[in-house]
Amino acid sequence: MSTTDTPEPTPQKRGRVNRRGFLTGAGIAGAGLAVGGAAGAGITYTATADTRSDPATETVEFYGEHQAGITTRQQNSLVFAAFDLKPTTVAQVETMMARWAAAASLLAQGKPVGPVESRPMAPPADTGEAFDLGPNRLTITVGFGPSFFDDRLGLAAKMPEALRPLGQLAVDTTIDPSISGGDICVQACSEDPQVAFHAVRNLARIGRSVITLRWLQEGFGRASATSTDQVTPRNLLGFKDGTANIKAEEPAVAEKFVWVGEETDQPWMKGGSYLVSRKIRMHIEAWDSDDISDQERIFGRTKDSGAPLSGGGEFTDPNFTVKGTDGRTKIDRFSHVRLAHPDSNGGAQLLRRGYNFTDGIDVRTGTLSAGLFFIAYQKNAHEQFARIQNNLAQDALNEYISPVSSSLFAIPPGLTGIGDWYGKKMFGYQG
Ligand SMILES: C=CC1=C(C)c2cc3[nH]c(cc4nc(cc5[nH]c(cc1n2)c(C)c5CCC(=O)O)C(CCC(=O)O)=C4C)c(C)c3C=C
Ligand SMILES: [Fe+2]
Repeated sequence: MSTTDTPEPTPQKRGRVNRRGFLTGAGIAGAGLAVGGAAGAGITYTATADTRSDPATETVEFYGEHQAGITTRQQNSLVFAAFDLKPTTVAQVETMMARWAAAASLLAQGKPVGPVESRPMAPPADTGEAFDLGPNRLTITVGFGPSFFDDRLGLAAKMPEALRPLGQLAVDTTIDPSISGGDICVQACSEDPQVAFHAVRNLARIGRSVITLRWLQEGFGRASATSTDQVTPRNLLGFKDGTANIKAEEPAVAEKFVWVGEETDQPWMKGGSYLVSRKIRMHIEAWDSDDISDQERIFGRTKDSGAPLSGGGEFTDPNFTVKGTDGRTKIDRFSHVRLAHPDSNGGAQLLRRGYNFTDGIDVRTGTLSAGLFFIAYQKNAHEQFARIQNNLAQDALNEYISPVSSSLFAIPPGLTGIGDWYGKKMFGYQG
């Protein structure tokens, strides 16, 4: 039977997806079975990156303790989508999550979610634009926003305390609610932008009876490093970004700062994380007319090597007490690096995974509309992101940036294998 011949799955019991409902989840769930043999624990790559000539054939393991796309060696392209629920039932959301899990396991291997050519009189199961492109290290990371747990689905008791909204932070005077928040998020990262786009488009298509797109953001180049074997990239202000980031090769640090542990009030979140996204516009024309010494003062690092102004190389720890001949600290007290540093924030750290973006120009002013789509993962966004962000209220960089969107999502743990799906434990099933 062609996978497209199978009707839309209908859970047999209200509020539950039974096994048959899952297995008959159209082409997607059935096709997911075909890749089961490739499932394994942990996130591994088929090749090491810097020696490769063609990343198109590389895959990132889909199943594991944690979802891929967090400590995964950061890819070059991002498509991030937030969705709102249509009027729907828990059973329909569960079915969509099961179909997404099966589809995502195929996409991560560079496979379509169903036939591209099937019955002539029916739309194809897969939209086709990634057909010849290869997996390109695609990762798909799915999460739930605070609004998912309001009274519509009756899941309020499942909302983690750490997912309460961040509220208005010190610098949040320019946030646009229409490009913030959402019930569900999908982060698709890939070495090829079309592969990431294809993933989000096809997940949206699979879920079209249950969800509607709220906002979508593309990122065209990584603005962080999540592995010690990656060159630190540059943000659109021209500075190396990601030098002092948490790296995949530091699992103990990730355990302490990224992965939700026993402390959670919601056991279904164990092994998960909390994602904060912030779309931050840069006032690029003003920055480009600032002199280099002021730019370096603002960050507390040099522009070429990324070394702290207190001395050493890129990876030397900054020293905030060392003084110059003028008697002032070499790293300005209002510099970004000093205010964001763990020493200024009770030891708090983040795993940053941001991307450079452009939306073209701001037609009102004729200036570039571009900046950083900041993404951070952490154990608790109130104790980590919000604490650091509030400390950055005095940041010298604020003259050149404006946050325009802000979101918080709970990212459940990784999928254990075929038959597991996003939030399965949260919905009340055994994993
Ligand atoms: C609240 C968290 C942060 C926001 C928002 C943020 C915005 C932002 N950052 C840069 C550029 C750089 N950031 C750097 C370091 C850095 N930034 C944060 C947090 C936020 N940044 C942290 C925790 C750190 C690490 C501090 C440390 O431990 O030393 C750097 C320096 C290089 C590096 O370590 O990555 C740059 C450059 C921009 C342009 C920006 C908003 C547009
Ligand atoms: Fe920063």
